[in-house]
Amino acid sequence: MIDVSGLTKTFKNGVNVVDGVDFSVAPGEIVGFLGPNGAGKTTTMRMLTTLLPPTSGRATIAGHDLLTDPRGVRRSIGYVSQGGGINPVNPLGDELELQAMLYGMSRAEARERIAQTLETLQLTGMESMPGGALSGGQRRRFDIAFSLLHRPSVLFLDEPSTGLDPQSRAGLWDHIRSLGLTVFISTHYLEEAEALCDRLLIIDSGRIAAHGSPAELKGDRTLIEAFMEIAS
Ligand SMILES: Nc1ncnc2c1ncn2[C@@H]1O[C@H](COP(=O)(O)OP(=O)(O)OP(=O)(O)O)[C@@H](O)[C@H]1O
Repeated sequence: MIDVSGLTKTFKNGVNVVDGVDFSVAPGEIVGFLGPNGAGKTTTMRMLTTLLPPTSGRATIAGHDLLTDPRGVRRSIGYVSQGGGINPVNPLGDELELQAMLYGMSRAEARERIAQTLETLQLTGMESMPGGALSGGQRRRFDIAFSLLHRPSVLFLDEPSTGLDPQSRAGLWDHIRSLGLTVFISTHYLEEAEALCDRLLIIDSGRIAAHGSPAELKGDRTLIEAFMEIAS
């Protein structure tokens, strides 16, 4: 579903922030993207979601080539950025409807799709609230709702659970798993990544330092010990 080869980003200062990254994500897999601050996670996500042009390398996402078919990529993916993007003032229902109609849906289609999406994420009944009135956990679920309106097959989530309390984090992960989509998710919460991801990729200084199932990466250590050794 995601195939990445030699993906590189060099900013003007000449540093390869992402340095020849190769990996694949199979359909339906939930892959956790781990790494220390500044390792290159967000830069990689921004390239794979067409927001930042790579310096070199290739990727296909849901069969669409990142370089030659960015519109196809955008149609196939949902993306929740690190800070999210919910308008704090307007009613959430209005904002969802606007976004769905920007995807080309009629008002009736938009309302039906919004109702289904909110139901999936257990947000039904909150449409009249402004974004600013939501709790952190509700806001992150609404961020995901916005990213699902066009029924993407791949979801990119950049640190979606940061700042949430443990219960809200657990609830958010349950929702993410229940979607049944291919998910590429960055996080600093290693216990959650271990419990909920099928596979993990660890990036360090722009390079994939290790990859495998949580059990493969751990060996006979804890995941935190393994992470500290791998990403030194
Ligand atoms: N536009 C830019 N110009 C120059 N350097 C940049 C730019 N954007 C990011 N960087 C640098 O690239 C490196 C990787 O940043 P990135 O945000 O991808 O890391 P990250 O792994 O997502 O970190 P975090 O876990 O803190 O979110 C950092 O050193 C950052 O300062």
